[in-house]
Amino acid sequence: MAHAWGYGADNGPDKWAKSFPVADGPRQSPIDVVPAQAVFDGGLKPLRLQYDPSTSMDILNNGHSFQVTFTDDTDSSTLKDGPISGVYRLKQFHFHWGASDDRGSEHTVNGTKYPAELHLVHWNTKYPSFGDAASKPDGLGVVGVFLKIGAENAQLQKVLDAFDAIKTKGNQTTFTDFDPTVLLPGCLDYWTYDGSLTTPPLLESVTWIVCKEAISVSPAQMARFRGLLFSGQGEAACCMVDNYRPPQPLKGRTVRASFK
Ligand SMILES: NS(=O)(=O)c1c2ccccc2cc2ccccc12
Ligand SMILES: [Zn+2]
Repeated sequence: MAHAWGYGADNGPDKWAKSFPVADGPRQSPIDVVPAQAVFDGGLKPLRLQYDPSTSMDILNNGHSFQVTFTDDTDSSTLKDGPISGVYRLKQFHFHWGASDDRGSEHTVNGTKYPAELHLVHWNTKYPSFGDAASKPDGLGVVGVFLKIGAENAQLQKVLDAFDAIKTKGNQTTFTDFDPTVLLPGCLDYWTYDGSLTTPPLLESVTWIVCKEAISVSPAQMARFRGLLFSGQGEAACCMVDNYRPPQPLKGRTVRASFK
């Protein structure tokens, strides 16, 4: 697979190990979180997420998901405390979702899948750049938030309203003055473990921070996610759905909880 990885039968998660052997590594993500087996750690600090809306730049369909990208040349939008030390800068956020409401999240809880999952990607400023950090065991911090079916999420709608401009792979448009704090749940209790990117190159450089509380999304909003395309303009339309990697073996890792 010459880096043409995807989520289809021929290039999906069970094929990735051929081009990316780390797919079978010791700290792969996502995982199934089993709350009863998580270890409460009173030393874990509350998450400190401080985002400046003026750092949001654009929204892009990258052919695997869509992402909102932030300027990361200063410490304006950061993740501090929680399970990490130092300052991590926000780089982008993106989502994973399913073709139907019974699946779509990457992490699961007691085997339960959510219809979608938000990932806020941050990089450790002890390293000179995102690209450098991505290859270090403590280089990245990703905050995961589950989406559950319920009331319309007015804050999420601001993101969905940009979809007409990014329907196909490679399309991008400006997306300014957006504060991702509005996408966070009210309670920031979390589970944390050492893991990886959930897409190739599957680098084992992510401290995962998975929020216990989900945010809401309406069925109509989920339909908007499913209106995006994996395919580019002029190509046979392929709906962007089921862009999630299933849970991977824990391989002896401990999942810690910030709450009892
Ligand atoms: N699903 S993911 O958060 O692992 C992820 C990234 C994680 C860390 C750094 C960069 C990432 C880029 C991604 C691009 C598309 C989908 C997931 C991505
Ligand atoms: Zn992700």
